[in-house]
Amino acid sequence: MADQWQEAYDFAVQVARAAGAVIRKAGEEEIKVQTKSCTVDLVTKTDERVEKIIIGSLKEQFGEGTHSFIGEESVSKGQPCILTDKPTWIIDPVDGTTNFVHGFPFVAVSIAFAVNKEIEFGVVYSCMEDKMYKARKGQGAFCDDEPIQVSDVKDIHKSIIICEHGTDRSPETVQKIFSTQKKILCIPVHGLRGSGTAATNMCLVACGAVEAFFEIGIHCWDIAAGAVIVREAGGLLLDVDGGPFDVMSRRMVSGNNMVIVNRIIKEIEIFDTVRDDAPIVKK
Ligand SMILES: O=P([O-])([O-])O[C@@H]1[C@@H](O)[C@H](O)[C@@H](O)[C@H](O)[C@@H]1O
Ligand SMILES: [Mg+2]
Repeated sequence: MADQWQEAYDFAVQVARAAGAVIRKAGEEEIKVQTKSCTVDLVTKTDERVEKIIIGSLKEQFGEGTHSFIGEESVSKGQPCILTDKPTWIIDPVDGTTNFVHGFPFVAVSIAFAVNKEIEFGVVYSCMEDKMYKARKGQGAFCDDEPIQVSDVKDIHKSIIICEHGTDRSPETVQKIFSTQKKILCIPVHGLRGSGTAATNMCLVACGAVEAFFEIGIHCWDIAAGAVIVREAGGLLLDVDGGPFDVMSRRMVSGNNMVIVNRIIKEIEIFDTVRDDAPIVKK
């Protein structure tokens, strides 16, 4: 049977690379910053413009109405965030917006494609580094067309773990984040790191640069592409409570093997988040 998603996979790589070029160019000009859910949840005209370019290119290529779209900036403007069985693009046009605003050189375009709620392929273009990560279910994971695979480290004491602080600055949440980080650091591990973009963090797991990345508070568009890249690089994903990974749950642990992932899960202090697909409560 003809491979029906190869063309979409190849096209997604082209679109991600073109979107990255727009981001790099915009980064050379003055960036007007706005905020979304709170004062540290930043958004720029570039986020919105790049999402329009990506979705417009995909609609032009595959036709209006045939596919569904979940885009970070469309959802923040009220579009539904429901993953159905329909072929669905899950898009973060600028992952690492705060980095982009500050000129901190880790900014990624993240494009995932799901069918029947299964992520078929994912593309993460780290545009300041000019690194193209991609993976298709059953076909391996790549960085700039070179195969990548997770680290073979099994000893937590010889690991680097990525954790992020997110945008929730409530004292009780920050306390849980820091308490978790303190427990992990004092295992001890070799180090804690964070690039500021979940998509890039997952690619760092996939290429073996770190052993695990976990976060509570991310969104489906941050992690959908990285999830298939980690899995195809030989890694795994779980919920932060050890249950099955759920791309809409706003929490996950990604890692190189079950030993490391389970050790990290033991230390995570969980705090509540609202699912991406939760019904929108009218204010
Ligand atoms: O908002 P954005 O730059 O697309 O996505 C970012 C995530 O990739 C990161 O993991 C998280 O810690 C940040 O708070 C932010 O949500
Ligand atoms: Mg993001």
